[in-house]
Amino acid sequence: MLQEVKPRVLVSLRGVGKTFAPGGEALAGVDLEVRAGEFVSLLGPSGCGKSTVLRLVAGLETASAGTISRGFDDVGAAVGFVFQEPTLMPWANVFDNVYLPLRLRGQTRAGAKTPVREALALVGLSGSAEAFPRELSGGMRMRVSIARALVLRPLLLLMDEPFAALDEMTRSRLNDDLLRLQAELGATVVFVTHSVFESVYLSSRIAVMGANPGRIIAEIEPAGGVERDERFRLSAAYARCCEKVSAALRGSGAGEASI
Ligand SMILES: Nc1ncnc2c1ncn2[C@@H]1O[C@H](COP(=O)(O)OP(=O)(O)OP(=O)(O)O)[C@@H](O)[C@H]1O
Repeated sequence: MLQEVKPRVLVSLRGVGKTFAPGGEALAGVDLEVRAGEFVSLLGPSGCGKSTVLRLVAGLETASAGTISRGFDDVGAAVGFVFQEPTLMPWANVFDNVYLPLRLRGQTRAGAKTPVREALALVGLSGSAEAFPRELSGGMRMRVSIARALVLRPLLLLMDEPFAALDEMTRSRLNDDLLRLQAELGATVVFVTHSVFESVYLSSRIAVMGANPGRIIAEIEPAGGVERDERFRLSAAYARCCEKVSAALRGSGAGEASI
């Protein structure tokens, strides 16, 4: 009998807990596995520990309980991190902002030209290398931040509410761009969001989290194999998925305001 060959596991969390202060458990018993090529969203009410999970995966925090194993050795090279704020250096132009991770790894500016240009092309900013952050729109600044995360061609892209501060239209456009990028690069993404709609649109799997203590209460795979486009946003399948995820989220103790 033919056995299904599953993509390799990039990150695995087993029974992970995190305590910041005595008596205050931010996370407890978190089990999560991320395989190559997946787009996994972490969705849940404010304070349930989504960012903490991401920071643990990135090695920016250490777990207080349980184990985290990674399918790679050099976390700095294998993981790209995109924060809610673009966190660009205001005194440096777009090229130099995207060059930063290469500079930190000892790459010369001349040697970095090709990877920086390729990263800018991926996010549609080829013509803006000389611009300064203050000259860019919010959406363009976020694209620069994504290019900076992609310049080392990470195996795993971690994104912490990257589009939350953007207007609805820019957000949808960046959602589509992100899916295109993921397909082009074969990237694996773990994405934190408060938005049911965004998580259903983007994800191959949604880990719905509950609070007090932070934990994963449901994993939902929205409409697999369906093309993500405007038709999907208007489809009954999308509406059904959003309803299912919202119901799971209500079970997490999140009020409607958080959905
Ligand atoms: N460095 C820290 N020191 C102390 N407590 C922390 C620290 N980081 C996070 N926490 C606490 O851990 C809990 C989870 O925080 P976290 O930021 O991971 O939640 P979140 O789900 O990402 O929240 P939000 O959606 O509001 O960004 C919160 O109670 C928070 O106050």
